[in-house]
Amino acid sequence: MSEYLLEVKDLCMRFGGLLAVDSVGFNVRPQEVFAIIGPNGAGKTTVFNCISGFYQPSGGAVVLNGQSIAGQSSHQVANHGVVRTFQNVRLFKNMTALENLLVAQHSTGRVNLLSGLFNTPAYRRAEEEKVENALQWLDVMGLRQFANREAGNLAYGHQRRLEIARCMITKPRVLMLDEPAAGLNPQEKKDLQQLIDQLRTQYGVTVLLIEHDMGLVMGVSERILVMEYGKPIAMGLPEAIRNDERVIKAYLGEA
Ligand SMILES: Nc1ncnc2c1ncn2[C@@H]1O[C@H](COP(=O)(O)OP(=O)(O)OP(=O)(O)O)[C@@H](O)[C@H]1O
Repeated sequence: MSEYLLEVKDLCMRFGGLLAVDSVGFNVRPQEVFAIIGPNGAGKTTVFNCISGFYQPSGGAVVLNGQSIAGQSSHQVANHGVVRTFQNVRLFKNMTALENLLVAQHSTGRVNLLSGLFNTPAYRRAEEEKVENALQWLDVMGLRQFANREAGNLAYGHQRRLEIARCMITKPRVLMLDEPAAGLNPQEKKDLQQLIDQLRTQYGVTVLLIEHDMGLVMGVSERILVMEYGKPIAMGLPEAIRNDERVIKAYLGEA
């Protein structure tokens, strides 16, 4: 058995004449925080879309715990425990924070439709557990006081945390965060860094991160992959990436 939870091999994604992802490969260990960085348009989100089943890759393999998941639907991939957030928050804005977390658990129940129709004790217990679970996650995120507020009326930083809670409540193995610090203030970014650490250590989740905020990336990641024009140009520890000439050139452009 491989020491890696997630293996991405030779991944390619073509849009007409554009090779948006060109032979990208990396492996992620259990409970690792692995970041993908690179200039705008480098292909980072496309890699996420290929892993999470939103795109069918043009080539390559995505292997989770020894099992191929490339080409599966986003729903199937999520059922394997690979879940994601989006660059633009996607919540049910007219539902409350609590309701968003209840909806997220719809497929995790073991109680069937009939017991729901007859409102059996087992069904009621399962429903109570979902509410408990949701409230616990609101606590973890510091959002308990907003449980009954419509998600669309929460502050932006709170919406981002609620979106992470919505992923975590499904007990994922891999949590993919696409620019989670975008739009956050400095304090919220610090809190986010702590939260990512906590999710990894306390809940054992493996984190795949796309982020432009270098303070957060350097502070939270164990390893970093750098992409430019669809290709991987460097991979390594934060310290090595920070000093890598190709990376500096990719970000600053040639003089
Ligand atoms: N569905 C699509 N159809 C056509 N081209 C696409 C599609 N999705 C992405 N692209 C193109 O692929 C390239 C990589 O885009 P991608 O969004 O993956 O970059 P990124 O590194 O995530 O950028 P950013 O940091 O700005 O989010 C871009 O040139 C983009 O225009």
